[in-house]
Amino acid sequence: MSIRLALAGNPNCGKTTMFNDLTGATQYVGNWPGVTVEKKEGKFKGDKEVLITDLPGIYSLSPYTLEEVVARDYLVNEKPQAIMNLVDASNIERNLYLTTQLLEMGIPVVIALNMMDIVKKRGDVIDVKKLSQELGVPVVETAAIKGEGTRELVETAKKAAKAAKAPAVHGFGGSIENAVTEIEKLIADVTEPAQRRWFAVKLFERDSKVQARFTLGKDVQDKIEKLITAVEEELDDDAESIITDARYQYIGKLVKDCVKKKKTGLSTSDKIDHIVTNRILALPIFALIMWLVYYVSVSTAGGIFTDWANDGVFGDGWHLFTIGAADYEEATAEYDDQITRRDAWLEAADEAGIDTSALTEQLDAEEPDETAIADAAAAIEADPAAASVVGTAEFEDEDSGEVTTEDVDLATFEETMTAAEPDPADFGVWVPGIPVLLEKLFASMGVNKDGWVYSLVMDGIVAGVGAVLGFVPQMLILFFFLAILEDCGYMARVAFIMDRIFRKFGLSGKSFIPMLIGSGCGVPAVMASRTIEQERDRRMTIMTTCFVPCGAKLPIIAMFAGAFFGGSGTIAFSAYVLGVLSIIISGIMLKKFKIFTGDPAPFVMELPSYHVPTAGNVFRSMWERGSSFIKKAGTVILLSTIFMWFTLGYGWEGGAFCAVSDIDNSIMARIGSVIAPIFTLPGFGTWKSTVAAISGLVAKENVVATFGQLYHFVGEVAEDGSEIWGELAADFTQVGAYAFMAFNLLCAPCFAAMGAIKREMNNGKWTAFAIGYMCAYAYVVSTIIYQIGGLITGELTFGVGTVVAIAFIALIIFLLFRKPAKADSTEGLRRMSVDAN
Ligand SMILES: Nc1nc2c(ncn2[C@@H]2O[C@H](COP(=O)(O)OP(=O)(O)OP(=O)(O)O)[C@@H](O)[C@H]2O)c(=O)[nH]1
Ligand SMILES: [Mg+2]
Repeated sequence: MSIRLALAGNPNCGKTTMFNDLTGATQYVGNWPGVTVEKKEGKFKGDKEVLITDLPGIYSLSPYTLEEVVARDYLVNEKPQAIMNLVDASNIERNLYLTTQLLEMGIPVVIALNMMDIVKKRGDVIDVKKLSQELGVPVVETAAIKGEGTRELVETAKKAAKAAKAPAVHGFGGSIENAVTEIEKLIADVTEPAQRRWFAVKLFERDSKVQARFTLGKDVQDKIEKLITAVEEELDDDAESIITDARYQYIGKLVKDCVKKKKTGLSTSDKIDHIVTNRILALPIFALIMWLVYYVSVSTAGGIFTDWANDGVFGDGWHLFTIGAADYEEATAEYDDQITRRDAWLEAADEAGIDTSALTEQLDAEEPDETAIADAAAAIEADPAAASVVGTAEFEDEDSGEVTTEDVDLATFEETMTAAEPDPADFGVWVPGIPVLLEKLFASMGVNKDGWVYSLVMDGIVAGVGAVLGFVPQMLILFFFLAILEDCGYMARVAFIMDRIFRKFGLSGKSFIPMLIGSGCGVPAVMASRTIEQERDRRMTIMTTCFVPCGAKLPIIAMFAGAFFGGSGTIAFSAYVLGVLSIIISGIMLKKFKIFTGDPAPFVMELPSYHVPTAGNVFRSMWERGSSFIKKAGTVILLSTIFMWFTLGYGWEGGAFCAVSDIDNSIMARIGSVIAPIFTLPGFGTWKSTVAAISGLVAKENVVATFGQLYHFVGEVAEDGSEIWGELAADFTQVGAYAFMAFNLLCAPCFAAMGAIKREMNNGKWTAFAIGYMCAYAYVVSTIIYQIGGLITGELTFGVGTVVAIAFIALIIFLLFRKPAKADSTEGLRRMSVDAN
């Protein structure tokens, strides 16, 4: 017989850390409340018969948020055999509030005093024996992060489960206790003895979900109501607060008896918070940190790795551990100088009336003929006029920009003709790139270079999936930094800082948590909106969260930053700012509509204490996010690239369906051309960019993959990433590129995220509205960027587009500043009857 144990406790007390330790799972752990929003089940490593469920963190068993409902429904309906109640011992008073409720549920409880490492470090002392005696349940000291006491906890819980003895109920005393006992009697017929106490207390609190659970007769209902009102009148408070007070009084006494706190001044955590949550400095500090993160991940370290991945692994090849790279570079520079001298002399010779065309033609040829070159050169050298020709070669110093000139005579020219282009493979340890290896493999297998197999692999898969995988290093670095910021506790502060700003336009700082998760992936981000109590704020958060660039959008940003802005980290950072600004602007605009008006709920997120991020957590989080990206590359993106390869490579030419020689005749080109005109205003009305943007709906990485394929088809030789960037740069201007990037970042997210939106909205109309809003907003913003930006840079002249852009700006300003609609009474204030499924 298997034993089912549940992990319950306050948010951020370490339940998931414990769960991972016990089951070997790799569930997401973050240092802020509200990480887990759905229950997760796993088998205990030490005993496969023990099933452990990780529940979302909750402060109480009231029915106001989705997590509370998820956790509570599980405990009431599925009745685990024992509850392992994790208590953050460093914050024991508040954590015990939930404990007092759990003890009433009629399920055996074992308390785990977690975070004991922090308590000990602080010098506080908790009398565990006494606590256990007063509460009437076993208490185990643990430090989940170090795996201390966790096994003992399970063993104790197993014993408690086998004994199946409900904890002794602690009385509220006085008239409250009398009323609750009376209610217990009234519902004796419809409840099991074990759960009776809990239901009675909930009915006393007028919990609507519990009320709805029973079909009590009118007279019973009246009797209960009478009991409640009597107590309310006596104590001059509402029933719910009466119970809360009673619980805290009990806890106050308990803590006085069992906990000895060491008196200390400001803790380090408080001192840091003084600075990072400072009214004036908080935002600049946050902006600086995020800029640094993007700068390092996209420009410097990330850039180096991405160049390596794009040009090396998915290009010609690379020098292992950069051995020989410097020598190769030197040799290449020398070779380039020789070419400059050669061309300078040839130019002078041409001016002197010597026919150099035969040679230059050969030198520029796609596949130059060695002997033809030698013959042509010999012919030129034999010309009597050649001896007196002197060319002038110009060299620019890369660092100083200083230009030096050098005379080139016939002898030097002859020398340049013998110079051979250095082969990187001759220097150090050369590792050929994947395309080169595949080419060799195909050659050895005798695969036809013009056949479809070769084309599918090289033009389709390598060009598409390779273009995406090239960005993995950058993403891993970004995820690494984000994981550190999350785990140390800083991100929870940012939610607090953001609350001050968000409140001004009607959202609470709670909406920041989904945004934060959204920087990794939109799917969990949309799900994280569950921590928001108010339905309208929750909907608004779902609608705007995907504006934050998720990991999959990073390659798009990195590609455009690389191709158009010299790999600028500032551009990458600006994409992040654009996302946050869009949330703020949308917040203000939407709040003016009747369905969204009203004040946000007060922000009551507790700030976790800072701690040094654990390597395990950081790397797990980095790997979890990164690997899902790699998995996607191997599945969805692979399939899409194959689809794209087919629709780009085949079409109608000369009246027949065949493999096309001109990509403009492909199936995709035809489809794209039909849709493309829509995107003329935002400046990317070509079928290629249209197709790329649409392919992003499947997965955002596809935008890059599709560009990889589109431009790969154009060239004849295998091209590396940066050559694609060159081609790309020829097709867009900087302004156009930025507008296109903005559109892709802001428009409807990928299918997976759209699915999450549909699940969380649980309503077709709202889903359509959310996705429609994102697309419309993206279109408006990219049009403004392109039209107005183009006007400023002089690319565009004043025309219809400008007028439309100005109209768009006027519309946004109107929506931002118009008078808000009046709120509908209290409708939507609290999500009392949410359905957790
Ligand atoms: N010092 C210390 N930190 C811990 C301990 N257990 C967990 N943590 C840290 O506390 C933070 C929260 O851990 P989680 O496991 O995500 O907490 P949770 O209870 O699942 O949180 P929610 O899912 O939000 O309810 C993480 O940063 C952990 O590394 C512990 O015993 N000692
Ligand atoms: Mg958790």
